[in-house]
Amino acid sequence: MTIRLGCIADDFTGATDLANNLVRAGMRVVQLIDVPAPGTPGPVDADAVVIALKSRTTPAEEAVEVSLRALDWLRSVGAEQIYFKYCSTFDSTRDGNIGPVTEALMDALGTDFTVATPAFPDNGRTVFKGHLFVGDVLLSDSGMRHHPLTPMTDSNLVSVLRSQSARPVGLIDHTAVAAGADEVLDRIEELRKEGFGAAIVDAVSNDDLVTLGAAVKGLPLVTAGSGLAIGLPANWGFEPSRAAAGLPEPAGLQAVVSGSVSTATNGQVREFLSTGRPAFSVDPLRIAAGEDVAGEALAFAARHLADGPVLVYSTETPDTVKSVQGRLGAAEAGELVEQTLARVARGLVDLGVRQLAVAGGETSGAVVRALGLTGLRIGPQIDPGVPWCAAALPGGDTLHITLKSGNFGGPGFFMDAFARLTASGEPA
Ligand SMILES: Nc1ncnc2c1ncn2[C@@H]1O[C@H](COP(=O)(O)OP(=O)(O)OP(=O)(O)O)[C@@H](O)[C@H]1O
Ligand SMILES: O=C(O)[C@@H](O)C(=O)CO
Repeated sequence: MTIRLGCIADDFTGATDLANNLVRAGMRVVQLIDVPAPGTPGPVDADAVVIALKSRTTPAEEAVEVSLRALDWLRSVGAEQIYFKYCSTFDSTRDGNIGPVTEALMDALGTDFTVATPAFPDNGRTVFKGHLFVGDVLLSDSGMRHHPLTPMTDSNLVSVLRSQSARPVGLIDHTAVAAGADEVLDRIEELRKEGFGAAIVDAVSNDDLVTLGAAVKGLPLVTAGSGLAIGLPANWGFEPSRAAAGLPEPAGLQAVVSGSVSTATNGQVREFLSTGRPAFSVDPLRIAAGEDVAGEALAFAARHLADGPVLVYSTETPDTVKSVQGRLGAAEAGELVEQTLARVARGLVDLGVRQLAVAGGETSGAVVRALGLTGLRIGPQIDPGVPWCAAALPGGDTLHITLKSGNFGGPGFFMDAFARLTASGEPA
């Protein structure tokens, strides 16, 4: 078995998003949680491996270190091309981590040029003249300007990536992309000769991503959101297929854990609450005061789980989150909530939950680690970028789990997700 594509994703929801697009484009994909120990053999039945990291918001040196370890392992199992996956909203801290990780991977691979595009048109992320749009508005006018850990206030990705990189960053604009893969290749050669190390690439449609996919066939490293995954598998002759999306029959109780504070998740939580279904709100200030909020959430869930999905959420509007951060500190509040929700998720599984929806990338990282999951099998798509997955719990049971990126999914996502799992034999 040859591993064609080795992928390094900077968060857990992003990893399933990428794996989902690769599966839909015909590859067999294995998603691993964290970096396997050196010497661990590669999976036998996979064309692509996605390593899920939690490196988006860590200090840049830590993100670089873990990404290089992931690269070493992927190369040790023979990956032919490396894909560094970041967020479709280019989520960055002040120090990176997209630029530093990209440059470290380039150095390790001995390559002098790569591309960068977070475009994911199926989810409304488009890049034009180097500017990122989220739906109809610029990134800096979207809900991302209020993000608790990675607020994005500059839509010009060339300048964002320049501020994080030692190498010059250029642009391959839509005129080149619209002219086809050969024109993009010419532009890459031009930029390379002029001493650029990377280029933001415009893409406003899936066709643009297919063009870009063909053009970057020979690059050792590509960097992107999940959108570019639409265009890469064809380079090895893969064709879109649904064959890889089968999962075991779902069983057990259903629950949702939401630590995302994104605009879309706020709408989804409101929608869930409007159905009158049981929901428990996690208050960071009470956790900070030493109250056993996780214990209360689990006692609440234990009373209601038999009647259908229960929601445990810390999701709040930007103003409320800001005020909590003002009192506890942003990183401290985030960590407290993540650890509490991770404990809740573990307790829910102990109560018999075997179908779990988790909202938020950082939250998903904390939950998946707390549950001791080591790998995910990718199943049917619920909404663009969000598949159901199956994982083996340490005791051997199967857990169906979906990791929803903050801004993905329709308003009824939480209820739709369980319906979709039940009907998973049908086309997505
Ligand atoms: N009520 C709250 N007050 C302060 N911080 C919170 C609150 N609820 C959640 N958080 C923290 O905010 C962060 C949200 O990040 P997370 O990645 O989980 O969601 P997201 O950013 O909406 O999703 P994604 O990264 O997938 O777009 C987490 O660190 C979480 O613990
Ligand atoms: O690309 C995206 O938007 C998502 O996969 C993600 O990374 C959100 O955390």
